[in-house]
Amino acid sequence: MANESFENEGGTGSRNSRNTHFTSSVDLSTSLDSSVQTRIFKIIVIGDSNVGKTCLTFRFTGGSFPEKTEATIGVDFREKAVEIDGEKIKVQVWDTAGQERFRKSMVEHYYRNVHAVVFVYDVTKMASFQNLKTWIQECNGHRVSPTVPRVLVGNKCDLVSHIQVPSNTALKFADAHNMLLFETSAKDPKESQNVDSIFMCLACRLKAQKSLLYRDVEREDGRVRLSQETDVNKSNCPC
Ligand SMILES: Nc1nc2c(ncn2[C@@H]2O[C@H](COP(=O)(O)OP(=O)(O)OP(=O)(O)O)[C@@H](O)[C@H]2O)c(=O)[nH]1
Ligand SMILES: [Mg+2]
Repeated sequence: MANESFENEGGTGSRNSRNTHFTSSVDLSTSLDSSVQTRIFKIIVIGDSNVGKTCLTFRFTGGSFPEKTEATIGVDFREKAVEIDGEKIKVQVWDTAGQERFRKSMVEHYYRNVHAVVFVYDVTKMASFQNLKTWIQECNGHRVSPTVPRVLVGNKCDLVSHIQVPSNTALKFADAHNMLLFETSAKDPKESQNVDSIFMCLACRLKAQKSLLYRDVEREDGRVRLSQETDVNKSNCPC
C-alpha cells in the first residue's frame, strides 16, 4: 500500500507536541501485528510567513486561536482524530515554516509521501496571494502527484476593512489550479466550523480516493468480486 500510513489502535504516543522541529526522516508506519489500524493522512500547510498557518492548524486541532505565535521553525506537527463514515482516521497536519531560512533544509520532508496540500494566503496582503504561484511551483517541483488534493485558503477574513484580495480574483485562481477555495478566519470563533471544513473536506476526499484504490474484495461462491460501491457515494463530506 504505497504512501499510506497506519497506526495501531492505542497508538505509538502523541505526535502533536508543539514546537517539535523536524530533524530527521519520520517513518509513520508501525508494526502491523494488530488487526485494528488507524489510517493517517498527512496534510501539509504551505504559504508565506505570517499568513496564519499556525493559527489555522491550531484552530482545527486545538479548537482555539493561539494568543501568541512565533514564526515556525522547520515544522510543527499537530494531529486530530476524526471519524468519517464510521472509520477512525488520524489527520496529521504539518504546519510548515513560511520563512525561507527556517524551511530550507526541511522542504524534502514536507513533500515526502504527502496526501494533501493546503495553500494559505492572507486576504489583507496581496503579496501573499501573488506568491502562491511560487508555492505551487515548489510543490510541483517536488513531484507531488496531480492526484494529491490541494485547496486554497484565504485567511484573516475578520479584518474586513483591510481586504486586498477580492473573492472573485481568488476564485479564478483556484479554478485555474483545480482547487477549492475557502475564505475564513482562524481568529473569529464563528468561523471555526469553516476552518474544520478545510481539513475534513480533504480527509473525506482522501478516504474516498483510498477506497477507490483499495476497493473491498468480496468473496462470493469462491469467486473474487470487486465491490462497485465506493465511499465517495455515501460520504458525508462537508464540501
Ligand atoms: N486578525 C487575524 N489575525 C490572524 C489570523 N490568523 C493569524 N493571525 C495573526 O497573524 C500572525 C501570524 O500568524 P501565524 O499563524 O503565526 O503565521 P504563520 O503563517 O504560521 O507564520 P510562519 O510560521 O512564520 O510561517 C499572528 O500575529 C496571528 O495572531 C486571523 O484569522 N485573523
Ligand atoms: Mg507558523
